[in-house]
Amino acid sequence: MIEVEGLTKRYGAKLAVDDVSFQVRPGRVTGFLGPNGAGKSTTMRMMLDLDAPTAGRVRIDGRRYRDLDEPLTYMGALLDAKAMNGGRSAYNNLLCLAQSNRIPRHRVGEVLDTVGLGAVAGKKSKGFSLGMGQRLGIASALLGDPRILMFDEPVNGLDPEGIHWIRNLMKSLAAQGRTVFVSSHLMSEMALTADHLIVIGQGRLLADTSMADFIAENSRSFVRVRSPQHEQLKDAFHRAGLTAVEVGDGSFEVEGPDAAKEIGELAAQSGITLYELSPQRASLEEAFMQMTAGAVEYHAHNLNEPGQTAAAPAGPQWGRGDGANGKG
Ligand SMILES: Nc1ncnc2c1ncn2[C@@H]1O[C@H](COP(=O)(O)OP(=O)(O)OP(=O)(O)O)[C@@H](O)[C@H]1O
Repeated sequence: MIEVEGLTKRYGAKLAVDDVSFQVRPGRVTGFLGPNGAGKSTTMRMMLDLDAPTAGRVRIDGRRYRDLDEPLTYMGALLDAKAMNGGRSAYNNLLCLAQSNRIPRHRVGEVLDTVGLGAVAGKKSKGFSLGMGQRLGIASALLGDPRILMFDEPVNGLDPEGIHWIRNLMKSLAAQGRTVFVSSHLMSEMALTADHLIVIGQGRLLADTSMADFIAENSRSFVRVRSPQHEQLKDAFHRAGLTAVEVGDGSFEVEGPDAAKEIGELAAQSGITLYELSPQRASLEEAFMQMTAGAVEYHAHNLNEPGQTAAAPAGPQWGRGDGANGKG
């Protein structure tokens, strides 16, 4: 387990990490999210004792990182895949690490095979592609067979097969009871990999929650309804007092915990054919954008749609108390 308490890092006037506390528990993949400049790398560097905190502390299974005898056997990390010595072979890079951490030599070949670099073990790592470099960094994290693993942007540069591989690797490490802490900007990937999320923005902790709760609490869920009898359905919604948003593509969006059931019964009673009745679960990306909207430091502007937000429903609303828009 990793315990972070009141962790703070100041660079001059910049408060990069601001009194952050959380725990990373074993047996699950914990995702670490935040917009650019939120303080993720700084936090991870302090967890590995590569940066000294201005205040606060980090404990690795109850101990400070610097007090761990052979740290690589407790906690393996991928922070910067380019940190390897490019003039050395992949094998020799890992062998040096193994020798300085009293890790048996046979682990070098094992982890190179695990990450799929066995065939290029003797090649100098400076000739490696971005994805191969990532794999070598991941091999170094696995070298000491640690109980705790930390990966900063591990899928950077990996092709779809590589992304699939790292996803399964992280899940299987967590299933073995290890602690897995991973940052990524790829929301779709994080949604498939992480069970739990730590979210920071402008150095502050914004969320420490399960993936499912994070999405449910930070997004809108609704049911999409499509019918060839569009106008009759609109009337039926109005009569039943259901608020339905008409979307540009000819479908309706209806919110409410029992919306699918209510609409299914309403359509059956009214003799209306439905082509679609599909509950929509918001994506992690939508939930993340919603939560961190106020904590994004570096905004880009959409050239085509100034002022328009993706979340805003298109079209008018129909429903109880909305007679101006209702039919009849
Ligand atoms: N050595 C440093 N000196 C001064 N400022 C720094 C230093 N390292 C980080 N910062 C600042 O601290 C803040 C947090 O940076 P950090 O790299 O931790 O963010 P991040 O969440 O990892 O961002 P990204 O997602 O872009 O990698 C940023 O404003 C950054 O400019």
